[in-house]
Amino acid sequence: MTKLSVNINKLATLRNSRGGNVPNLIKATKDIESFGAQGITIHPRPDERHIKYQDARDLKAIVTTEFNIEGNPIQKFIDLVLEVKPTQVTLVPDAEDAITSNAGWDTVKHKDFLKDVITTFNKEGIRTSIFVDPDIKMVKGAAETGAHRIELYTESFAHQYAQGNKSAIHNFTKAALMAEKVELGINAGHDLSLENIKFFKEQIPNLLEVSIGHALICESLYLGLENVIPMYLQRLTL
Ligand SMILES: CC(=O)[C@@H](O)[C@H](O)COP(=O)(O)O
Ligand SMILES: NCC(=O)COP(=O)(O)O
Repeated sequence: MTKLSVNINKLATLRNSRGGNVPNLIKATKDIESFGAQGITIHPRPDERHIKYQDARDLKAIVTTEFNIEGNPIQKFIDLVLEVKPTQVTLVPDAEDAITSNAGWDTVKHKDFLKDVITTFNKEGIRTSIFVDPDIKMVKGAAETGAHRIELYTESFAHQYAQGNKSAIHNFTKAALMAEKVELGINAGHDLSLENIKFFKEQIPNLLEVSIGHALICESLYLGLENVIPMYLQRLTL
């Protein structure tokens, strides 16, 4: 079964644009779960331009599905995750000035650092995942850090698929097979959408979770969250 974790960063971006509490993230999260989402993802960034650190604390009290916190493990982020104790933490190597995530970890170069951080979270019983490009070397490196899962960075697949190039999936399939071999669970995310999710799911064995935000919220402007979430669930059920 592949779980759908809804990334609510975009709702926080909308809220912050007026400085008040509309839309209300707590209500929206409860609604998203009631529409069928099996997880909630947030990606607090150091400038708190969308999800604020306090949102993570407030959400922990009400999320009843899987709570996934993504981010670059700077000390402030590590402290937040240890305080909130989500179901899962996903380590993402974002530069501070990046508009959005734009690369996976070099798990070979940063192996010692990742191992330290992963050990800290594993000791607290928090499931750990490392954001990686679909590269066999990076998947093997992730396994050596002691992480439970990888999250495949799907931007290249989504971009190529939109151009009609389905062969972009091949590196992902190879990476997923390697992950299975080294006993890593497989998550995926970035630019997944109603258009591309079915094909991705069909081609990736043992996909445990997808985290989807940008496209899902944009699609919901036309179709409504209560319709879009079941549409994803249907595409994720083969
Ligand atoms: C790791 C990843 O791909 C997502 O978390 C994505 O980066 C969302 O972050 P933004 O909402 O800041 O674009
Ligand atoms: N980990 C990916 C994620 O949470 C959502 O990415 P996107 O759908 O906003 O591109």
